[in-house]
Amino acid sequence: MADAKLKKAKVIFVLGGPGSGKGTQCEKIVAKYGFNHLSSGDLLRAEVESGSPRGKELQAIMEKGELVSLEIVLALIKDAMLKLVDKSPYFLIDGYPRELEQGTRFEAEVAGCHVVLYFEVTEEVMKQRLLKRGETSGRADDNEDTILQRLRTFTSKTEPVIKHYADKGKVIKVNASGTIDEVFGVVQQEFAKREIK
Ligand SMILES: Nc1nc2c(ncn2[C@@H]2O[C@H](COP(=O)(O)OP(=O)(O)OP(=O)(O)O)[C@@H](O)[C@H]2O)c(=O)[nH]1
Ligand SMILES: Nc1ccn([C@@H]2O[C@H](COP(=O)(O)OP(=O)(O)O)[C@@H](O)[C@H]2O)c(=O)n1
Ligand SMILES: [Mg+2]
Repeated sequence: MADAKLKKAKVIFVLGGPGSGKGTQCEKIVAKYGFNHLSSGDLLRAEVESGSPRGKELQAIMEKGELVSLEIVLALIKDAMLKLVDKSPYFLIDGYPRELEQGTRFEAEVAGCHVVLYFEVTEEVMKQRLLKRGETSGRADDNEDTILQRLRTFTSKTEPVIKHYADKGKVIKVNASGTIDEVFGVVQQEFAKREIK
């Protein structure tokens, strides 16, 4: 059930393929605007780190580049949102929804979607960025095989989500192939147009 405390939440879903720069841009947005930032991937990795039996299951799915069950991610995000809602009404929900049902369930049980911030970049660029990140990230999924599977999962499951929200006029599409500061410049212009501040 939707929680009354989350009624005032303004939710920005941050989407883009693996390595498109969601996490990087979210950090810049947080620094300038003070919004709350929740990365569904980070929440899942924290659960894996905890070493719980559930964490072990999650790890296996993430190493295959597949999607973990909707119930788990949704519960993690909702709990985290309840703890933050007094800080700022704006929430950057990074890496979620990854499939249509994640979006509809979130909107029914947590809060409505204000806009979707979509970082668009070619697969080749995403792959190169992730291989580079993999040299130091320690992320089990930053290897060539898993990257290819993550790209496939993005195309088959997440692109339809972007189309769904685009049809509702809710998508801010940003070309994410430039430098970090160029991309952030565009984000700021787009936020200004929509009075997101
Ligand atoms: N050139 C360039 N590199 C970027 C940009 N944004 C991110 N990167 C690099 O690309 C890599 C991936 O960026 P992340 O922010 O981790 O991407 P993400 O979309 O959160 O990726 P996942 O967590 O795998 O979903 C990092 O090594 C960044 O340094 C950008 O705008 N331009
Ligand atoms: N909403 C989500 C977010 C992440 N995940 C899992 O967590 C992994 C890492 O997510 P992430 O957002 O950090 O990274 P990318 O897959 O976007 O590169 C994904 O490949 C999925 O296995 C998921 O199943 N559902
Ligand atoms: Mg990320």
